[in-house]
Amino acid sequence: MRFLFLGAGAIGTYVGGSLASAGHDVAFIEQPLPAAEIARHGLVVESVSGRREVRDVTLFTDAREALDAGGWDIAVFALKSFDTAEAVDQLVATARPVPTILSLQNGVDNEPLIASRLGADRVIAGTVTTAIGKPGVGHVVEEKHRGIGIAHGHALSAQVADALNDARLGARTFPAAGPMKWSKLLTNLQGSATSAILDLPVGAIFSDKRLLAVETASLRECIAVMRALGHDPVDLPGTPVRALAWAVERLPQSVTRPIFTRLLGGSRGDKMPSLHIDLHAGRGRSEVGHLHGAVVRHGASVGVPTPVNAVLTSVLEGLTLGTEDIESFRRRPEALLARLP
Ligand SMILES: NC(=O)C1=CN([C@@H]2O[C@H](COP(=O)(O)OP(=O)(O)OC[C@H]3O[C@@H](n4cnc5c(N)ncnc54)[C@H](OP(=O)(O)O)[C@@H]3O)[C@@H](O)[C@H]2O)C=CC1
Ligand SMILES: CC(C)(CO)C(=O)C(=O)O
Repeated sequence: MRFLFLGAGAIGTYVGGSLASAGHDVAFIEQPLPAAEIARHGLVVESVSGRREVRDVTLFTDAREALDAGGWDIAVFALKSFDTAEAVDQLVATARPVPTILSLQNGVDNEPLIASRLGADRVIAGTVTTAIGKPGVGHVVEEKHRGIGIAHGHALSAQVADALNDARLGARTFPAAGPMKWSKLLTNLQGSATSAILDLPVGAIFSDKRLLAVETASLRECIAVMRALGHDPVDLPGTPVRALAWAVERLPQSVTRPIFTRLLGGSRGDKMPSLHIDLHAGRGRSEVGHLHGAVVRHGASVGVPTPVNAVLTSVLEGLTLGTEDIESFRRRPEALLARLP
């Protein structure tokens, strides 16, 4: 198959590099500097399949040039959710036919946004549960191998999953996008905003009773919202989401604390949550509004209160924009607890 990736970051390099080394035709649209570096040095993918150097990829820095090259079966959104709207605008502005889009992004609102601009039959929902670290431009390390979910409902869904499996990426298909994407969202919330706000590793969050209570409340809000929307949790590749939801909803924290500390503390391998990486790299942008913030927005639409996710979203957005002071929260759980209901 011919894949055009938007973004050669962690996910783009990992999935695109793996597909290229399995013999698929892969190109990327990226910013000029990383594109030039990748064109010079190629991609390096370190995974359970070993270390692969991949040179046989094409780099574009402009959407029109990429679409003029033509013949793409799939365009893959491998960018942060805060870049989705602009990326769709760039594709539409070329006035060229846009291929079907596969979103591998976290968050639950990317596919609806893409569908609203291009049509529901132009988008495939995907989700990556493997954790990928990016030590350098075009260089990725698989921190925890799990797999990729692809939703049925598009004529190309099965073919895309087969291609990902050719590349040993552990793809599985799912009957519906909603439960798959919301189940991934639930796993993304774990220790994510709290770790970023407090500059603490996830293990330290789960071993602190007070912070475990915050995590439990945040996850319970998400489960209540997804159930109100009609999405029951489903297990994802390498990720027992139903057991997680059951434990969060039913078990007392004295029981969940040792389990969560052991299992969730290391669920991203050595990788810190993306919300932590983006805040502390000073990126000035955060996906929190698309993760915890999505729980709040969808909660409002179905009448489910989400006060904990609302505070986590607003504090982390404030830290990202510089309207909150990072030092006043760094390793100070009591500062965050004082803001929470
Ligand atoms: N890393 C991981 O382990 C996992 C990540 N995800 C999700 O996958 C998505 C991508 O994450 P990740 O790969 O880590 O992010 P990265 O920041 O590593 O990569 C995104 C890349 O896309 C580039 N980009 C931004 N806008 C455009 C555009 N319009 N056209 C082409 N390229 C563009 C960015 O450039 P610039 O930096 O210059 O903006 C950046 O290089 C996110 O939604 C994330 O939550 C899901 C599962 C696991
Ligand atoms: C690593 C993983 C799969 C865990 O939620 C992830 O989605 C991320 O860090 O963005």
